[in-house]
Amino acid sequence: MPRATAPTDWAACERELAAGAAALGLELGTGVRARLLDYLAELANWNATHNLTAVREPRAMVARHLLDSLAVLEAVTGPRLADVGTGAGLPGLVIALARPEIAVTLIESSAKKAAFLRHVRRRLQLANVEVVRARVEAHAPATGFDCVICRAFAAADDCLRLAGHLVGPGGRFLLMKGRDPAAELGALPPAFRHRETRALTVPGLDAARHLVVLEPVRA
Ligand SMILES: C[S@@+](CC[C@H](N)C(=O)[O-])C[C@H]1O[C@@H](n2cnc3c(N)ncnc32)[C@H](O)[C@@H]1O
Repeated sequence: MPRATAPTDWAACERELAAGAAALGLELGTGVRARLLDYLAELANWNATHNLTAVREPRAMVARHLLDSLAVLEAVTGPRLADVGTGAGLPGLVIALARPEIAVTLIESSAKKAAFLRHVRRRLQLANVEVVRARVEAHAPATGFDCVICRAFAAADDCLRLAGHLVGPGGRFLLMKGRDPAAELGALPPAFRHRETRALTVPGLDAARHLVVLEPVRA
């Protein structure tokens, strides 16, 4: 039996999302915020039976999922983004909702999670989202991406080993991390170099967050 959860205070979610987005310096219209909360509602519904994310309450998802994903927006360069090991769509679906001008490819190996992503794409009519159910190392698109991102996917060297081939000319690889991952960066493959690590503050989240920017080394 799915665990019963308390009724969601959606007005409080909306207030926290609006205040958090403002604290991040983002202008998100009421329509975009409503769609982000629609996504959370779908995630919470599916989570009751399909166990897509450990965070179960929509109120907690506002900071842990929405604001955490929105905190990296400034570093996302378009027009084409790939989110590797996206799970329930994090951060890629959130970015696609906030920035409809960016074409977002969500790459996920789990059939259950890919089914959820396709459901959300249909339900929210997300014309800028493509769902690819594949192991990323076996996915070879004809064109590289301007930006490849992953959150909670793998250690830095494994991310690059599995997904580095997705970065197109002039593109970048973004790693969303908790604590400063300096130790991980010593073992990067030679085809990439570390450009910078930004410390991020996520409103409503009392935890360290870092964004690592990596670039291909030109031959
Ligand atoms: C820990 S979850 C993180 C999900 C999401 N990025 C987040 O932050 O909530 C890692 C995800 O990567 C997917 N995954 C693992 N190996 C993969 C691979 N080789 N190719 C594509 N997806 C993979 C898993 O199915 C899982 O959904």
